[in-house]
Amino acid sequence: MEPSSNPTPPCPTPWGRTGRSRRGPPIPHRRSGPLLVSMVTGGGRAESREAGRSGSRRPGEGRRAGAEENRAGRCPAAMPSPRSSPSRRAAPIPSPSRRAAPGPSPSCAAVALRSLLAADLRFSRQLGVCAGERSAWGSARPLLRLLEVSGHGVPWLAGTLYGLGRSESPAGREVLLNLLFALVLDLVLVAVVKGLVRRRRPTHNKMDMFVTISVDKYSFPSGHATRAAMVCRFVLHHLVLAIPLRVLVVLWAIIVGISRVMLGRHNVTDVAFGFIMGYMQYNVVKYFWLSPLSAPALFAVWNQ
Ligand SMILES: CC(C)=CCC/C(C)=C/CC/C(C)=C/COP(=O)(O)O
Repeated sequence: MEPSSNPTPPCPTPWGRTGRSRRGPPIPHRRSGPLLVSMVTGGGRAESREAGRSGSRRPGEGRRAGAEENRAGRCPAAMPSPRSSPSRRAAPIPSPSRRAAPGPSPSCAAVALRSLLAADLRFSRQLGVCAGERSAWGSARPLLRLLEVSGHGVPWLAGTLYGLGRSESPAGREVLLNLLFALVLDLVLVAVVKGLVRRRRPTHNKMDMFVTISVDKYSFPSGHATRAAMVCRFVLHHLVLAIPLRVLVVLWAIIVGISRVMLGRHNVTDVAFGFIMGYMQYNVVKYFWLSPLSAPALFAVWNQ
């Protein structure tokens, strides 16, 4: 059977370079991570296209976006890349039995996810009205940056530790100790997911955030959204507050989430997933609730 009868789908596909090269046999696409991760990070591809269309790239972004596009899935015939370098193309064609299998054709789920990500990028860019001082609502940026600090890990950790040091009631200490556990758990889980997914922050984001750690160059999920949702649930469960204050706590969490997109820090899906993740993290905290019964040693230390 001749190679021309190979049923490889025409490129590009959602997985990238699975199509035919100009000269050689179909080049199989080797994905470097799980399908979900690969598809979610595909956002970078749509993002770079988006940036190109809007014509508002900053210096150096063109190269970055181009490299992303190249990596993510342009047709090898249309865009030279290390895989389609002359030396690779000139390699002897192996016997039919050793020829690579054709790449997978795009599933409905992949196509739907890609469309969702493209819409997400477009919508998030439109909502990023405070992404810079000269943006449409640039004058509101300092206010939103204040909100950013209100949902940041450092003030929450510092405040909880301070409260623990000052608290004189065993019940108060128990709640604060669990809040500390919740905040640390949140930092760890968000760092793990960010490190796995590695979705870049929107290209219109200005990286001028208050204290970051290395994984904070990635945007999925929003750490502010996870923290806001988790702390909101925590506070509503463990503090006795009047209704207006309870409403205020919920509003704060929602506004912190929305402000992430307005500041250009995140896409909408980063924040939406962050809210869901933070909401569920509270279930973990509840499940592993630390008490003098479940963690006597810990409480012995704090009750001294
Ligand atoms: C003790 C210790 C390791 C503290 C780290 C606190 C810290 C730097 C947290 C990072 C908070 C942050 C910048 C999260 C990113 O939020 P996004 O909403 O931009 O994802």
